[in-house]
Amino acid sequence: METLLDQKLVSSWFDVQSVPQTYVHPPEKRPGKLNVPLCNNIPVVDLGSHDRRDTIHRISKASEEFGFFQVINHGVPIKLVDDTMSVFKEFHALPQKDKAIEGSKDPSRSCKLYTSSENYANEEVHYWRDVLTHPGHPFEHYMQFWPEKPTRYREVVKAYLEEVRNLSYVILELLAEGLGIGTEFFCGGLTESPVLLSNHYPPCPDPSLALGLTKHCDPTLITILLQDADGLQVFKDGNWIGVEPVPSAFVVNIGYVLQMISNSKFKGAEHRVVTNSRVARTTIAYFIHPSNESLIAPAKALCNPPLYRSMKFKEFLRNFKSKAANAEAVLKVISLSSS
Ligand SMILES: O=C(O)CCC(=O)C(=O)O
Ligand SMILES: [Fe+2]
Repeated sequence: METLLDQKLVSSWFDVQSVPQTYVHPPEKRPGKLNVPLCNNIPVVDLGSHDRRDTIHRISKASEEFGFFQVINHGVPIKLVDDTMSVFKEFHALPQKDKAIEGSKDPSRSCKLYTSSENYANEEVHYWRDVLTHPGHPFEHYMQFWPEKPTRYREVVKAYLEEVRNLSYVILELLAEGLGIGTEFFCGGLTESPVLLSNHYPPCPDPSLALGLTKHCDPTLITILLQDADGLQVFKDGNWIGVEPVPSAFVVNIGYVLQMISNSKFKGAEHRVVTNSRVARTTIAYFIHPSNESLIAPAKALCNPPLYRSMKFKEFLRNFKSKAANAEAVLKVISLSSS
């Protein structure tokens, strides 16, 4: 008989003496040595600065060199940021049965709770994380399926999603200006279907063997992430570097979709998540996704020559999922040179 979700959740059984075999990654994929330096090279950009040209320069340079940057003075009220993190921590700390009920209200399963990856049944090794996900827009359609425990979930998460959506337009406008493609570029279907994902990584008895999430690049334009502890690492010039938690900052990373639109001027950065044995880690990711029917292609002004095929977002996503996030395989499908 299939094990029930509430028993599979890592948060149901993480307090074990050793990592179960099904969570031990092969040596070449394990984190191994854990003293990866926390990197303060990843730029922290002050969005409150009045020097817009300088802000655009910093964000563009970070997107070219790292595919990652952090933003402070971003305009999302700090109390709301803290409340939202508390709400998700409370959610992940609910009794397992409650979580399973709260995370399964949507018959179409676009709002859902799962563990490891969406491919749990077929993956070779599991990941040390539980995930709650649901669309971030439009509220009228999806809010009825969001959790009602903790009781303030809907109120707080709705306010958070509204603020982060506004922030996403501020950041995308700066990125568009940096690319020279006009500030309205990202206003339509390209940003129509954002998704929220709250990852929860309980403490792990041996973080050198397990992974919260394997090396991947996001299937997004950009991802805006709130993290409460370290664990996120970026692959840069053949080495892993840790993204330092900066209080109340958002971590922003470039995904494949913006890599395609920018014709490789901006790079989708590969990253992974390691666990730790001391504390649980909770993150809230806001994935900026185009609508399914949106055409994604290099912006005309940047095509000299185009490096990527044009395709509907749903076609891209299907390919991304079927390649299990393997970067080489994904790039082969989206690149023009290999078609
Ligand atoms: O939890 C994190 O730090 C990052 C999560 C992530 O990379 C993802 O959900 O794609
Ligand atoms: Fe990611």
